[in-house]
Amino acid sequence: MSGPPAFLGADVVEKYLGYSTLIPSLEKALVNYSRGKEGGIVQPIRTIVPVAKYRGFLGVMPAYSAVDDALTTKVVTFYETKTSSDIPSHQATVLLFEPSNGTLKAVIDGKVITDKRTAAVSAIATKLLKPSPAEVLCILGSGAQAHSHYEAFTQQFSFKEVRIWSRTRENAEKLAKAVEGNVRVCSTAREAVTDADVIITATMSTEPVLCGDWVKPGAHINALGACRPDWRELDDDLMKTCVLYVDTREASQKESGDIVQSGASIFGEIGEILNGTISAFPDKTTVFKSVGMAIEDTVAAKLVYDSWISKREDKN
Ligand SMILES: NC(=O)C1=CN([C@@H]2O[C@H](COP(=O)(O)OP(=O)(O)OC[C@H]3O[C@@H](n4cnc5c(N)ncnc54)[C@H](O)[C@@H]3O)[C@@H](O)[C@H]2O)C=CC1
Ligand SMILES: O=C(O)C1=NCCCC1
Repeated sequence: MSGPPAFLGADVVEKYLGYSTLIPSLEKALVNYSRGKEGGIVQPIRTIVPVAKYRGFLGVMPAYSAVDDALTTKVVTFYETKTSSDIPSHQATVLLFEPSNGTLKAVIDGKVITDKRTAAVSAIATKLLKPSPAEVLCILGSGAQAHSHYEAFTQQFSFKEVRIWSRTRENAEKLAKAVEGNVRVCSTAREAVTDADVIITATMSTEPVLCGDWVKPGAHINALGACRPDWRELDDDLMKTCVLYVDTREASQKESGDIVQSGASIFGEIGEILNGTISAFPDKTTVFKSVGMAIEDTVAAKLVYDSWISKREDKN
């Protein structure tokens, strides 16, 4: 008989999930995903249950990777309006199973996993698509994803200037203070974006916050919000003039309001650049539109669990 599942909280995930191991593992998973059946990844489009009364959603995100021999499902909730500043808009739990017999091995905090793996995937896209030189980073939004993206991007790249804009200036100032970095808080999104080389849109907006005519030609944009078909972050002009990359063609065509409503054509998946089947165009204006993939949670959860187990065994 196996014992009860382990419970790994946010502190354990923080301790064991670093970008230096997460990024290469996610690169492999993106390649395998974009290889289709041959890549050994099973990842159905997530199920989303609207909780309309409270403007919330519950998502169920299962995935299996044969190469990693890892089986998980994430259950994530996200709410448009926060009821309290203590409760994050996004909360998640990842269940990690033993693939050979279906036993539940661990219940793992999924909030930190979601924040870090999303930022790590944006960093992977940015490495491939950013212009050279890339000196100015701009972040629109000041929530959890803005924070994790700041951390990942300042670790992975050396920008000369970082700008943050948020709808509520006070929140942008709070983020700037929390990260203790050299950050310029901007009063408007347009001011923040002007002449930026890399732009991150990390908002819960349902209307465009970024317009094509503000963007420097050749800039790279990571757009990670607007994961509902009726939500937007980018305007039609930007969507239709950029070279558009996605994490998953299948889900983004269904879930991304920026894609569904603009009718923009997808050039390809990030995993296809990594596996050499399509080109990266760092000299052109590029958008990486992510909606988030269950397999990213699988890979991250396995990394956390394996490190936690091996440290525990060292102690015994
Ligand atoms: N692509 C992916 O893999 C993932 C995407 N997301 C998405 O990323 C976005 C950010 O998520 P979190 O940082 O966790 O949320 P959060 O609630 O911590 O932060 C949201 C930010 O958006 C801003 N905001 C809200 N409404 C706005 C509006 N109308 N205009 C401008 N700014 C507005 C808030 O002021 C805040 O700065 C969300 O849309 C979320 O669903 C989240 C997880 C994974
Ligand atoms: O990938 C995820 O996890 C999420 N993506 C979009 C919004 C909710 C969480």
